[in-house]
Amino acid sequence: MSSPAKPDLADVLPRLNGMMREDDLWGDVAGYIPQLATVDSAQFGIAVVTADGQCHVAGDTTVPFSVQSITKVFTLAIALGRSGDQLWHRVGREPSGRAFNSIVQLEQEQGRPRNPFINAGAIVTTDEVLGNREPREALAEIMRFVREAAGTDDIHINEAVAASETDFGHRNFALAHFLKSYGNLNNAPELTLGTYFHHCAMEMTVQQLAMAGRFLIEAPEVPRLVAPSRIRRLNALMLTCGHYDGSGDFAYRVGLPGKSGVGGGILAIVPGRASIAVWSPGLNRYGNSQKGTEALALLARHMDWSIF
Ligand SMILES: NC(=O)CC[C@H](N)C(=O)O
Repeated sequence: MSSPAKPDLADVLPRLNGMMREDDLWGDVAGYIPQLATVDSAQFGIAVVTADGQCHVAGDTTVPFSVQSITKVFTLAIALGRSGDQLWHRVGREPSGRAFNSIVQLEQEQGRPRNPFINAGAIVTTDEVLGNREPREALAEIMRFVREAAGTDDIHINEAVAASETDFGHRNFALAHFLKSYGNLNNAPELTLGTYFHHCAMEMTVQQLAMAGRFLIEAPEVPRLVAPSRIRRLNALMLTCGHYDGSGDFAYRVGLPGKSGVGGGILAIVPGRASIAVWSPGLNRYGNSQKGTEALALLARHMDWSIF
C-alpha cells in the first residue's frame, strides 16, 4: 500500500478490503463447533472507531458474527470489577505458549490457569462473574456491560451456537472438571460452562465490536467504564496473551494489544487513539483469523500505529 502524507481511514479501509480479496488464502473455519463450521470463510469486514467516536468501515460490515473468545476481555473487566486483585489467586498473568484449549499445563500447574484468555482461565473468570448467582443474572450483567460499551441494545446471544458448543464441548467440560478437582471452580461445571458458552455465543458486527472496545482506548473523550489503571492492564494482557500461542507472532506483526476469537474476529486497540474490529472467519494455525491478522498488520504499519 502506498503511503499518502496523511493517511485517511475513509480511503485506507476500502483499499485494505480490496487487498484482502486478492487471493483465496482465507484459512479454515473452526470445525469443532458445528454451527461455526457452516460459515463461509471468504468474508472480510473491518471497522475502526477513533477516540472521538468517528467510525469507518469496509467490507462485510453488516453480518453479525460469533464473537467467541473476544468476550473474555469483557468478562475479565467485569471479574476484576467484582473481585479486584483477588482474582489473581485463581488465575495467572503469563502467556501460556499453548493452544487455547490445552489441558496439559493445567495439571502441571495444579489447576491455576496461566492467564484469563486461554479457555481454562476464562472458565475461572466466568465462575468469578457468576459468583453465587443464577447464570442468567451473570449473563444479564455481561450483556449490559457490552451493550453499554457498544452504545446499542441490538447485541444478542445466538442460542444455536451456544447449544452447539455445549453438545460438542467435551474439552471445555474436561477443563472445568479439572479446575473443580483442584478446588478452583466454585460452581458446578455445567453452570459455569453454561454461562461461558452463552457469552462466547454473543454476536456482533465489526462496527458494534469496535464500539464495544472503545472503552479500552483510554482517552479523555471516551466514556469511562473502567479505571484507567485497569484499562492499561487489560491491554497488557491482550498484548501478551490475547492470541494464545500466536501472541508473540501477533505482537511482532501488528504491534497492538488484541484479542481474537474462533469466530474469526479480532479486537485490536491503538492506545489513546482507536479501537479496531476485523472479522474474517478463516483461521490460521493458532486459531486466529488469517486475513484479520494480515489486515491489522498492514493497517498498523500504514497508520504508524504500532505501540513500539
Ligand atoms: N478461541 C476461542 O474463541 C475459543 C472459544 C470457544 N467458545 C471455546 O471454548 O472453545
